[in-house]
Amino acid sequence: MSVSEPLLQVPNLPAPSPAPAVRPPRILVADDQADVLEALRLLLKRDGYVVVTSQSPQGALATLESEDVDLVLMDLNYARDTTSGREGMDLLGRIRAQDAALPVVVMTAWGSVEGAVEAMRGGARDYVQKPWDNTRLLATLRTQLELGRALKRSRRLEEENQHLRRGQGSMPTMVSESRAMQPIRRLIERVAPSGANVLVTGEHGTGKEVVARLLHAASTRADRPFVAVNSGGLSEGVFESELFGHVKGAFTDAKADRIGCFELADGGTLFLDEIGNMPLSQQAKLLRVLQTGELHPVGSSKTRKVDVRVVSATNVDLSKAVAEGRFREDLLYRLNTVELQLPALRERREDIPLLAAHFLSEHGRRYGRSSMRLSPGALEALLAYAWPGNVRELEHAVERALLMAAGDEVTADDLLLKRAPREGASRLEEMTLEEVERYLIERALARQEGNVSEAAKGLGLSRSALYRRLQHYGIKGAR
Ligand SMILES: Nc1ncnc2c1ncn2[C@@H]1O[C@H](COP(=O)(O)OP(=O)(O)OP(=O)(O)O)[C@@H](O)[C@H]1O
Repeated sequence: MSVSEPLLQVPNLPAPSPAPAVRPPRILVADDQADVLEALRLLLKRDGYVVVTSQSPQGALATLESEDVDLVLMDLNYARDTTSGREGMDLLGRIRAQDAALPVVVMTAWGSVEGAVEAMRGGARDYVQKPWDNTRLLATLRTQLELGRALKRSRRLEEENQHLRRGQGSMPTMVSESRAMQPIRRLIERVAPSGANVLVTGEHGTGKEVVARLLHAASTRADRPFVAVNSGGLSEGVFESELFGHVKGAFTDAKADRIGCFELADGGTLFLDEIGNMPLSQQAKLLRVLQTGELHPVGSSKTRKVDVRVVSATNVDLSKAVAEGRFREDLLYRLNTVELQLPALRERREDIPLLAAHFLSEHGRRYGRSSMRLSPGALEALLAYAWPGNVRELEHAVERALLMAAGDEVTADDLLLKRAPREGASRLEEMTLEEVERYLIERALARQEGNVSEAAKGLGLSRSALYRRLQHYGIKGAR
């Protein structure tokens, strides 16, 4: 039996859009002397930087609150008219507290080495002495900007890695030979390159995330991140921080800046799973970002622009949810530019043998059991079963059977489906007490992947009592 062709053919993809223009670095220069500010502004501007200036520590902090700055160049002997002489160090401390990754270069008075040393201890990356040497100053700033960029990049990569661990990159396999899946295949091929927002609906385990990954992999965004988030399962407190990020200190546990899923997916695709379970308050916040393409990390007043394609998924009937006031209609229209409805597995039984063969070969390779086959009886059992958990349940059943099978053939017994009737509850009445007991034991074992201790716990039996029953019923595959 062959596994269906895994790759989605998308001919003539449009050429990828050109890389965005590089933004010139922005430097905040803070000094209380207007002539110094002007001289530095001209020097830095000539070298290609965007310069913002501030004559007071408060002004410098306010600028950092509202603008994205790549480096701060600040006078350490800041307020020569005030008594403490500590304003420069205080400002340095507050900048570091706001953003520890932001490079700060201090300017000290000529010969004031102690001041420079103290500033370096306080977190400054480098110092220059006044009056400065233009060439040295520019070289120092270039170095620190590069280091700052590298630091930011590595922090971003770390966060991306956390989100992308779940198999990014390769084209996912979608077995879909059945007649019911043909319109879905065609629609995916047509809309993938368009970048349109897509809503994927269908029961649990029907492959909604597989479709989302395919849409991404076949789009011009494929070399940018695919970020998946369970958007229906986030508590009120976590939602904004997860999606939009937060800045250090935004709340008690915010020990460092965090990049949200929207920014992580910038240029790529954001997969919002379980969208139908999102509370109305969160829907309003999501809608705002989708309408404007702009967001604020929690605790920051700075606006950030994002370019994200949203693919969302749900097993909830959203039109009904709209009618009942549980889902915003305007949000639905943002999400469902195209809607893809995945049929349940029981509505595409032709795919069952192909899917089973696919999972047998996938998991067989993983467990070093590549030579496994399905017996005709096993295939029959697979085809007769109702699959309430759809493809995911089929995958688990095949994986489990692969581990339980004694020889090179997976039998119907190994699948533990025999006693799982199509309509479990209604058939119970027709069973004998022994049949019910056997059925419950098989289900408990299946749930615990054959682990007798765990299954016994679930059934309220001792391990030995369960073993006795396993023997009595001739149930195999327990461990
Ligand atoms: N057509 C398919 N071909 C191959 N594998 C599939 C297919 N459909 C689903 N799968 C596999 O089945 C499992 C469940 O799929 P997926 O997570 O995409 O379902 P889902 O509809 O998003 O589920 P849920 O609603 O519970 O989030 C995954 O391991 C996936 O790889």
